[in-house]
Amino acid sequence: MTTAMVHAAGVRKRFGHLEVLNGIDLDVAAGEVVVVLGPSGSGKSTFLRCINHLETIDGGSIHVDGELIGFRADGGRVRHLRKREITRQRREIGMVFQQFNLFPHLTVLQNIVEAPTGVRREPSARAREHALELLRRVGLEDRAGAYPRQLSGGQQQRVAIARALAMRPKLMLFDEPTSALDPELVGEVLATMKSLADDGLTMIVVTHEIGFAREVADRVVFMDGGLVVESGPPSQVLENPANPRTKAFLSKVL
Ligand SMILES: Nc1ncnc2c1ncn2[C@@H]1O[C@H](COP(=O)(O)OP(=O)(O)OP(=O)(O)O)[C@@H](O)[C@H]1O
Repeated sequence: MTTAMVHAAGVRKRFGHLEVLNGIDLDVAAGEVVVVLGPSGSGKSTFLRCINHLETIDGGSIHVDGELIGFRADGGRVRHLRKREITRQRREIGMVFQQFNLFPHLTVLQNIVEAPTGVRREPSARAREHALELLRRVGLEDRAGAYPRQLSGGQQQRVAIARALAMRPKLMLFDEPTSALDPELVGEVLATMKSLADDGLTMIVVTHEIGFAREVADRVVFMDGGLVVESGPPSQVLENPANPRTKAFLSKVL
């Protein structure tokens, strides 16, 4: 039996009295690209943040590559992991946000090597070599010495992707990675993400870019009210949705 890269079962999350995730079940296979669609407030970002342990879940469980995120079994009881353990788990999951989150005082290359050398204690020559390879992969090898302010938004987001990849993650989470970009810069970031998908990276992408979902996703998941209400191949979910809520959402965005 192959282990799913992500196995989410009955995931619940609330903020105060607001129930945001109401029992999310989702499996993502290794190498699979899953695009998550859904109306604003349906819990898409919160779910990604729970996978990466930026939020602690209130119920259910999330396994990444067979490992329970945030908790451990201890004599029949489930206990929270210590901070050091959580940091270790989080290193294996790359996340790219809407905002680029680059250090403005560091060059592109320094931004990329900062985490592997600082957090993972990777030798600097090796981290540098890997960073240059990643810059080639995102098409920015000639901008290694530039500062973030000297780059366009699209270029900065491609650096943010390279920075996440520098930790050699098993899984990449993208939370609306193109929403903050001018429309003419969206395509270059989506093309970079497509090339990562073609390389076999496991990706969960929250986006409103239906074209990306259609062309690149192996599966489209539709969330509403903190639940997965529909999941299937893009051709089925986008062209012939079974659930009326998916249908209503798509009729507004397509
Ligand atoms: N830290 C928080 N504290 C309180 N409420 C929160 C917090 N984070 C999210 N929420 C609320 O949880 C709900 C779901 O938010 P979330 O960002 O996960 O939705 P989303 O589907 O990603 O929406 P969007 O497409 O607008 O980004 C919203 O009502 C939001 O206001």
